[in-house]
Amino acid sequence: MRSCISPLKAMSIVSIDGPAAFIETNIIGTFRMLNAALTYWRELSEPAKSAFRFHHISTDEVFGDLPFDSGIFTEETPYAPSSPYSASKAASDHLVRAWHETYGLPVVLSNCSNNYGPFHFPEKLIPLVILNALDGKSLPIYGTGANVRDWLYVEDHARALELVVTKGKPGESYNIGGRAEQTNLSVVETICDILDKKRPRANGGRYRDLISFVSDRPGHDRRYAIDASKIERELGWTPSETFQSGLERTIQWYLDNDWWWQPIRGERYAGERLGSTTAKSAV
Ligand SMILES: Cc1cn([C@H]2C[C@H](O)[C@@H](COP(=O)(O)OP(=O)(O)O[C@H]3O[C@H](C)C(=O)[C@H](O)[C@H]3O)O2)c(=O)[nH]c1=O
Repeated sequence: MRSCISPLKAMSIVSIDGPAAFIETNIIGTFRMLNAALTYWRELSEPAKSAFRFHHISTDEVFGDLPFDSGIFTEETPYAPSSPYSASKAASDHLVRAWHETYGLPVVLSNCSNNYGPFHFPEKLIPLVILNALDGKSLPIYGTGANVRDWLYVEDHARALELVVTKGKPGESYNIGGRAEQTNLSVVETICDILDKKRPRANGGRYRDLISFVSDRPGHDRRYAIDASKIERELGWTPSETFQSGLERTIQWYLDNDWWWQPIRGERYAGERLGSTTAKSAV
């Protein structure tokens, strides 16, 4: 049995408001986790030591901005983070590698693309659009909706994480993505079209009528795209959902589970815009 520590991405919001929180959580937090793991690992028996893994789960945002028409992130792509959030994630990746090189801690890293699926907090694009649509509210698209993200169904990600922690090589990192590049506009339109079939609007209109284009997010990276061939080749992982099938499952889950999201939308977060602060007012 392998013992492991797997700190998941601790903060979900790619906000430009309050970067201090990212520094505290992603950099100082990772430093503390690494120190605690090292102390624990040093006291293990030799067999338990070699079975131990510190699995650091990071993001494709550390690689920065891709042009619309070319390029893909591999494990060798140089880091070029654009936002305070992604810079703090990049710093945490570097710390984890340094604890491996300097102290011998057996670490593995993974960098994933945008996740989606059940229980996704409704500040993120896909659940926000599903729930706003069901409420008849506007569906906000930043800029022109041309930005591209590479979507990964959460259960496919979970299977990949298990493989990385059980079969990944210490010191190595693995890119995980669903081979599902979509413009944001296409994501929102596909959600609308699925909802038109599953839950037609009471007024006879189409959900696409609710789309509204709003001001862009500052420093909004144009495109992310993951080359997942290393994890496919070395660990035998492939995504089992296409974007269409994963989205159908996700939408059905939100339709069937209002007990989960109703209290969140009613009491904690009603869908207001986050992270639109200008860079000057952020710190
Ligand atoms: C909430 C919202 C988002 N968007 C755009 C912004 C992005 O281009 C895309 C996805 O945004 P979302 O906020 O869902 O996720 P990201 O900002 O890309 O960040 C997520 O994926 C990465 C990999 C992580 O590393 C983050 O931890 C994770 O939260 O839709 C809109 O156009 N309108 C909206 O109302």
